[in-house]
Amino acid sequence: MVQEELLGQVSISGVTITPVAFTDPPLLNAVGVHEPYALRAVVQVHTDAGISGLGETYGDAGHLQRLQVAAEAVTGADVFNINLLRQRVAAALARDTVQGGHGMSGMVTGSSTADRVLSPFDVAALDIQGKLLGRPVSDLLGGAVRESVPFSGYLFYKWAGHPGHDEDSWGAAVDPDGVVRQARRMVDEYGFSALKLKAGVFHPDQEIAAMEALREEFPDLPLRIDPNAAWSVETSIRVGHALDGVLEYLEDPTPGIEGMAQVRQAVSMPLATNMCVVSFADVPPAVAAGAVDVILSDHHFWGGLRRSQALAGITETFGLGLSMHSNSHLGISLAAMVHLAAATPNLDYACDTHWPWKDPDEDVVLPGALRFTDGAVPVPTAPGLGVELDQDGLEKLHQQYLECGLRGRDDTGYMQRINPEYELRSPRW
Ligand SMILES: O=C([O-])C(=O)C[C@H](O)[C@@H](O)C(=O)[O-]
Ligand SMILES: [Mg+2]
Repeated sequence: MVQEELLGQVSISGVTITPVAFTDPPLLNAVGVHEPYALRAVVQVHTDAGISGLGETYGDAGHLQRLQVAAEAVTGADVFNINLLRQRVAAALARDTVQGGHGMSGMVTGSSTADRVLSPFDVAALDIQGKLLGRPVSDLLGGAVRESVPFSGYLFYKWAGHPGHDEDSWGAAVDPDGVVRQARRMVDEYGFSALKLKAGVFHPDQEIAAMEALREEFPDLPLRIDPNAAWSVETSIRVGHALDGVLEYLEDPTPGIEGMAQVRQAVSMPLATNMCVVSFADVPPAVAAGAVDVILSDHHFWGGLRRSQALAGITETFGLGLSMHSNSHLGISLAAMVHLAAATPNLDYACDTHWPWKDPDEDVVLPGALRFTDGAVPVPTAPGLGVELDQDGLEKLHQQYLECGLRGRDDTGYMQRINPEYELRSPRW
């Protein structure tokens, strides 16, 4: 039954922002290696109706400062007026001078600051609206068109353990055999029906061999490779030809819209991106150049769930495919991704998730609401996001944040502390 508070405005009475750190394996990528902890921020939005909502976002110091500015700006606003929340966040950040804080270790820096900061407030507002109405967030987004959301198995080259630490349970994956071993475990444990390899780490020939080995081991699974713009146009075309018929899509082989457009003309498979199209302003030039076939949405930098639905409308209009990007995240984000994907009819591909890389004992939500079955997560049907804050888990991960000493994501700096010769280069090959 609709609660009495809905008869009038439900005002935001305050916001609690809690930075947290959770353990992360040494996952290799085009800019370095993941540090022993991934940082996130948990945003709790409180209302005068006594109902609170949850959002999750990046935990870098600069981003935390901006979240605090936004928290003050949205206090007093009606939690049903997300347009007003956005106006207030954008106005409060108009003279933003904070440095960094993008949460992506240099891989995605061009996204809109206002949209990145708005995102957890949008998610928390929808969580509150759903709790007040007794309906899941997917209903507020237009209704679920699928009962569960398929995800892809996200494979990484990795070391056996962080230097100076014990080997983790996944062990090393630094060659094609290691990648296939990792993929086999992921598919057996989670049932994923698509696989993506994070590439741009080793020479492209080694990465082509890894994809061919995956194709041999999993003849029927759609495969993707994502070197995060580590290849020149020429190398991208060479890899595209070598993997003709093997890939479902080729993700961000080379930097920039122009480079992607050149690759696009020369290869047969679709090109996907979460690097050259990361905000609404990037869409017109990318469409005009014919640079990409698939955009990976990500509600963390596209401005939350409602704005991500606007992106879905745009991709539908221009006949582009839509997929979903992920980096390291906890349960609040997984719930938000699942509701969004469930209510987005034209989400054409299994979504990315870093979930298997997270220690199952570390989270800020109580266990039980989210589970993988046959590579997919059933859409929670409880009101709001359908996940509940685990106060003990939050406190433990906040303590870990205080003690770990990390205040921003820096895959390159960590790699350089381990290997002083390491240089950041894009393209590298
Ligand atoms: O698809 C992507 O580009 C990513 O997932 C970016 C991420 O930051 C990933 O590369 C990572 O966490 O190392
Ligand atoms: Mg990518």
